[in-house]
Amino acid sequence: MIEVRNLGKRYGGRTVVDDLSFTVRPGRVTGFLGPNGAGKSTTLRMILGLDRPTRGRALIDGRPYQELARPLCHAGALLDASALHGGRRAGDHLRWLARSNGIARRRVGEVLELVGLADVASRRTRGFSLGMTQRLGIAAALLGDPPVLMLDEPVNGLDPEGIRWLRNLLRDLAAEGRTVLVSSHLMTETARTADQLVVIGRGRLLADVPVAEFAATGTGGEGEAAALEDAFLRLTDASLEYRGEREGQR
Ligand SMILES: Nc1ncnc2c1ncn2[C@@H]1O[C@H](COP(=O)(O)OP(=O)(O)OP(=O)(O)O)[C@@H](O)[C@H]1O
Repeated sequence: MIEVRNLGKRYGGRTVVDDLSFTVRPGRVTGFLGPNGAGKSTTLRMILGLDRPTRGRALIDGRPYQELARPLCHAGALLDASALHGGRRAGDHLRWLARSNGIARRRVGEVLELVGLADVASRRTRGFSLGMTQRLGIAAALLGDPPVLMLDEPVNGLDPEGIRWLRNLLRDLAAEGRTVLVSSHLMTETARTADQLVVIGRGRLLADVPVAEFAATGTGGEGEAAALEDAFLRLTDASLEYRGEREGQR
């Protein structure tokens, strides 16, 4: 379980996360949505102890991330998949992570199989496509077989087959009883994967609802996808940071 309690973050004089509270429960996929700049990555970084909150706190199974004894075995995360040493081979990258976290070496082979990269384990990551890099990041997140998973925009760079694969993987992981939090700004794709939606705008909580309830608040006339998009745009309209000249007039 992930608990975010009255979390706040200011950069300079600007509040980017504002008194945010929500709980991410095990056994289901929770989508973490918001327009560009809403504060999703900042929130995830605070949960992972990479950014210090200005106020409030975030707990993973009752403890701050920094206090977890073997963090990768408790909470796996994908933040910026491209943050890799390009000269290192994919398998070596995971073996190094495993060794530094006391994880058995055989687990590296298992996660490479799981993400479909077993055949390219000996290739240097600088030659990887965006989709392969994302898969390697997901492999790293799964290395410690953690009960809690946090993925920031994992769909980025994946082709349709990859998106379907990831959707099934996340659902399976949740069905095993894990806590799965996935950020995105893609409403329709998230709704196909997630059971629960946490929506933020300008760092504030806008909604924390089951997907089915969220769709019901939209009025799009062309089926569920349109209703979801409509509900998302209405909810986040007042918190958009960037808006083109003609947007909002349709
Ligand atoms: N290190 C930083 N210093 C100053 N401002 C920052 C820093 N990191 C993030 N911000 C600002 O905080 C706000 C929230 O950014 P964040 O990346 O958390 O949003 P996001 O919801 O993940 O957006 P996106 O969907 O575009 O990735 C943005 O306005 C961003 O410019």
